[in-house]
Amino acid sequence: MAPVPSELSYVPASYEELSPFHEAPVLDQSTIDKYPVVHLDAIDLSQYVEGPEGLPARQKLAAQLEESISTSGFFNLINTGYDADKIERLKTIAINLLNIPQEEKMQYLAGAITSDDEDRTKSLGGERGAGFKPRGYWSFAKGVRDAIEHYNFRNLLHDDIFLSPEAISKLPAIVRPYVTEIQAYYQHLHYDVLKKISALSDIILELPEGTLYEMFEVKQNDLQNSGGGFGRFMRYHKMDPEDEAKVQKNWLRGHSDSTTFTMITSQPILSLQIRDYDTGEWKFVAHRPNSLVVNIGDALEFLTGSYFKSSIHRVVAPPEEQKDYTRLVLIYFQQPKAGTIVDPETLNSPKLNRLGLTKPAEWEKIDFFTWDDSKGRLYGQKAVNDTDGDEPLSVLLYGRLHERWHQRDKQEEVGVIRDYQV
Ligand SMILES: O=C(O)CCC(=O)C(=O)O
Ligand SMILES: [Fe+2]
Repeated sequence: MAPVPSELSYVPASYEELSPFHEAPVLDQSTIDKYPVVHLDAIDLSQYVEGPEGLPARQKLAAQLEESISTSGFFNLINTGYDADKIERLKTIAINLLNIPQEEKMQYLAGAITSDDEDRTKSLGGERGAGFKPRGYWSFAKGVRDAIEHYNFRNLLHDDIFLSPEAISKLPAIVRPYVTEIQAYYQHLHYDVLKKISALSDIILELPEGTLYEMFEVKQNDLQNSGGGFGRFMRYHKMDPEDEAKVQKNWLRGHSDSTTFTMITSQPILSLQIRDYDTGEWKFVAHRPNSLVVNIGDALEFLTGSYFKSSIHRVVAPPEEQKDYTRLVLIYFQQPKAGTIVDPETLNSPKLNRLGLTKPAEWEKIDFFTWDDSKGRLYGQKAVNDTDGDEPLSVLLYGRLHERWHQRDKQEEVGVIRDYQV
């Protein structure tokens, strides 16, 4: 018999009774200076002005954004119009959700089973499904498994679905009182922040403002024909020291996101690294309080003929000073409509055409769903991860490298598995 859902465990009666989340202290500058660190450019959304009279202000922001989006594909967003206090509340809710007893978590799994060997025709899997991805779901190199837990929320933009009694009954009890609060944050990121960043991207691409955002439009109750994505509360546990040494301190293996824009709460633990798109050098992302770290994913790289960069990034063990604190991030992975064809012909941007960034002949015409689904099946798989270094085996999917460890013009030099069957 299926276990009775989570009323089994203690649920605090009010927010005040939740255990607070303790964020790590910010490192001294002298400590930070010991590491290779990149200070991301900050796009200040308070400078974004709507309407025809705001165009010069938007053009200025777009010029600033173009610099980072076309080089590292990473930037910070500040003054996003969401209260810092509300985000702090969400972190407390998140850590309490991620601290419920293990047996209760097992009733709310994102995937069908607890390892990444599962049959993805039956489930979206732990990366993308709604619910918990337990520790050890992913298989990294040398038999080592991950020590990360996350909880994904899907359908956040569809009130009748997300807030339906049925959907709420499928959430762990501890989080049920806070669903509208969680939803409000992600809806702000979608309907406000994403809309602005999309319009700035249109300006960069010399397209009418609103073009890119069409692929993120939401048709209520129609998941198939809506843009959106999923929210994630992600918490990193310390790894077993022997395991950590075997995987060169990689807590989350280097990857690029399959999606369009990813928005992550910046947090003080020095551990997120970006691999320089051109040189391959790894650098830590500096913390900027009250900001979002935003990165470009593969779908947007494909849509822009690789003008916007989907850089490889990873999370490594923190410095000694921060090792006893919990790393917690709130993430929004933004996805276009499932049927969006992910190549530059979709946008037909005058700028990209002028730069010669048209669809490479070897790219098969595929839609977002196909890309996201095929790549999602590969992430934690032993078949690609069991290598000596931190780099997985490169697989060619629909004429595209499944991860951008190597730039397109270097494909021939590296061992790429062609015709991989996912
Ligand atoms: O934890 C982070 O800062 C990044 C997580 C990440 O890259 C991912 O979940 O795709
Ligand atoms: Fe990522």
